Amino acid sequence: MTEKKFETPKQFKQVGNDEPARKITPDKLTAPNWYDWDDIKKPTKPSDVKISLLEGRKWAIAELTSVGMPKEDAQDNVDFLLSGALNINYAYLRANITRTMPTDLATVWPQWLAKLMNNEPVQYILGHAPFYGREFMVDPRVLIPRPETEQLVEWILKDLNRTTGKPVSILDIGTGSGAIIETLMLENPRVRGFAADISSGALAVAEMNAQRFGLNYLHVVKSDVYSAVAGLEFDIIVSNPPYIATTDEDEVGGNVLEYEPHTALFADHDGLAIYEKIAADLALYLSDNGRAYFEIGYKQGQQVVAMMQHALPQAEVTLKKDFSGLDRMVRVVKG
Ligand SMILES: C[S@@+](CC[C@H](N)C(=O)[O-])C[C@H]1O[C@@H](n2cnc3c(N)ncnc32)[C@H](O)[C@@H]1O
Repeated sequence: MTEKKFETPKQFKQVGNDEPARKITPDKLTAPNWYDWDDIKKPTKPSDVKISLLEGRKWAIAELTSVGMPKEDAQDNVDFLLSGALNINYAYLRANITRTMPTDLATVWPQWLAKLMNNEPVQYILGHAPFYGREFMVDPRVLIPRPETEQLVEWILKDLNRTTGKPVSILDIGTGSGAIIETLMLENPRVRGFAADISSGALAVAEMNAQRFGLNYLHVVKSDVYSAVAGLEFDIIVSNPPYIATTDEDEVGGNVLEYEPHTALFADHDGLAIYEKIAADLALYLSDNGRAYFEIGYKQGQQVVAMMQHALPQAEVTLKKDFSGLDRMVRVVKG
């Protein structure tokens, strides 16, 4: 695994307990004396303001706490934004905090700050999110890849490294940004990847990421589960499908619900609908001795295990916990 550029992102933080007034625009910010307000209203005009990273950070934290964000969350979000924009890690940011903010960042800083105050996820503001040591482009057409999913990738890679030799075909159902399949291809050159998603918007993002990483040979297909891969067999099928029950909407943090695509979050039948569809034809699409890996909701372990065991009675089905000790992954080894 390549070195992580960023520390664990502080994702999906709620802005305080009280919802801030919606749609804060930059001109609602408290005017710091170093900004020309005409610059702020015209974000495309390069700012000639000279502001240090420290001043920009302090201002942002003060604004965020003024709308009810706990100070620690404000610091985390601002540091994530600064280090992500400058492509440096937190330690380097701290060591260089008194330096002048680059002009292009100073130009957009008030706009970004307003977006943060509107509870927009930092990864969408930046346009990229870290996953397994690389930056994946993200926008509201795709789910922001989560650290739990890195653990699923880790599990697949460990198993792959125990086998040698021939190419391995992998189908990623519900690829989103492409984070899972593209990481597998980048980490193991034997992987031949198929990225499937029902959302054209998500596929466009997966394709952009594939191009950035030079993965010209990734097959990107618009597919309702298996619909576009009929007749093919795969050595590995992996999926992190939408798994939140529509009735559990209340459990989802505010900015997730507001900003992330609902096709990536919610599924019928208590959140199990896509696992059911995958399980129904798993025997058909998985090659002999093939394996399937799923990310699951923490309450779905027993149900998904039973479903997969029913679909493939000879298979060895394993449930695994995430770093928080919650049921999070299922592996099916076809017998
Ligand atoms: C939870 S997101 C996972 C995204 C990415 N794989 C990741 O782990 O970050 C689920 C994805 O499944 C896609 N999806 C939802 N229903 C689908 C279906 N019936 N067939 C294929 N993809 C589907 C959504 O568009 C979304 O991109």
